[in-house]
Amino acid sequence: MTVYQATASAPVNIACIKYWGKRDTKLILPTNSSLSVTLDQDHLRSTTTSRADPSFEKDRLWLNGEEDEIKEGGRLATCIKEVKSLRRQLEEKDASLPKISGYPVHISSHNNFPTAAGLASSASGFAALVASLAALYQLPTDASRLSLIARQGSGSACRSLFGGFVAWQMGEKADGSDSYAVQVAPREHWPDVHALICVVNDEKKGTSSTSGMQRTVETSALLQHRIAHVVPERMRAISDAIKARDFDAFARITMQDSNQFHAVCLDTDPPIFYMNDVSRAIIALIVEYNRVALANSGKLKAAYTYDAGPNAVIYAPKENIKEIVELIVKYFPQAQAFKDPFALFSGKDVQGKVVDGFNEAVAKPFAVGAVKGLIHTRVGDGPRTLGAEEALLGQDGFPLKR
Ligand SMILES: Nc1ncnc2c1ncn2[C@@H]1O[C@H](COP(=O)(O)OP(=O)(O)OP(=O)(O)O)[C@@H](O)[C@H]1O
Ligand SMILES: C[C@@](O)(CCOP(=O)(O)OP(=O)(O)O)CC(=O)O
Repeated sequence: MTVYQATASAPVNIACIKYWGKRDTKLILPTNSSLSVTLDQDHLRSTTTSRADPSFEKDRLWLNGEEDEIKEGGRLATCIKEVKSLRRQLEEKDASLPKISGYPVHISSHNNFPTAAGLASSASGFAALVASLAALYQLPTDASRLSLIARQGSGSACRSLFGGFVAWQMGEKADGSDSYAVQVAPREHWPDVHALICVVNDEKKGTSSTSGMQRTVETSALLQHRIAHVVPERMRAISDAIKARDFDAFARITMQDSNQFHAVCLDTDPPIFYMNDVSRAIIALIVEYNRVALANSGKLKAAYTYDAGPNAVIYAPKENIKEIVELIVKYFPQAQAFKDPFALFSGKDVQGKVVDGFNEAVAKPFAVGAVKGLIHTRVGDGPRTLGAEEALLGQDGFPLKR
């Protein structure tokens, strides 16, 4: 008997222009456009296997081995229903296709990093879900079309359907058909963009993005200013910076937009605080590092950005990452050795240090563990379809123990 099964992986993305606010909470339509960098799946990824089988009782999903309920009318159910409906349309047009759209599906997914900790697991998770179902159903659709579906799982997920530098165009239509992701540039255009993630907290966060942004929409006057007068110009300017590989402009806009996102959180009633003292100390270090760089070369060398949590993501050209790791380690001693995927330190331990001219008084050193870990990665590609050897479902159609 034929087994209808497919496995796909999808990357995390971290926004430079932040999505924060919905104009339609069911369809997940945003109040502003956003833009992100897709990170390399070799380091952070969600992997998902989907199988359609007439013997299954109902649609079921396991996340990291634990069953996650697929609530009727919920985000998971919507994504699965939408992909099945695309398959049904194909089957109606081509009678030779096996009629699998009516079969229940079993889905098993795994994140190789902490879930729901502000490391954008919902983005890679829903992108991998949609990519694996699209592979299962052999949908000939393009990534922008699939991004319309992933968007309904989690807004930021629509951007993980592409590699490289990706914009989510907010669209105008009430049905959401023009609210999808497009690629601004592939990773090959600017592979020199690297990222250092400083994991400050990898536990489930207090205020979810979904509820936090809704409160901001309802109460923040600053958000209205941001939507109308700030984001449209920034979207243009950062797209130009990416096309021109202008890191200085890219960094400036990225930091401004992270700051404004956290400002609208503070402007929310009651206020929302995602950054903590560690996050703010990392900002102070990057600001000082850039001050020295500006004095020496007239150009910025790094950009920080924070999502709905205290973890920092620092974007920088590859050649600066070594200095940045040394800087962070100087103020945030590490319990574990730095995993050095790009062999910046040639197997040697990292010694904390600052660049010449750096004012060490801008932050005080923290105790071991304030920054729990450092992940060095870079701009990456879009979802990948994987071979049967990577499957997360066993022959019986239930999750494999891995
Ligand atoms: N691999 C996956 N497959 C399906 N759903 C997933 C997957 N990973 C995460 N999710 C869903 O996303 C939720 C976590 O999203 P949440 O927005 O709370 O955290 P986050 O994505 O880590 O943070 P943020 O989006 O603010 O950066 C999970 O509870 C789960 O419902
Ligand atoms: C701060 C952000 O990371 C917010 C992400 O919000 P989500 O996409 O997690 O929200 P929902 O659409 O409600 O699932 C900014 C961004 O990724 O653009």
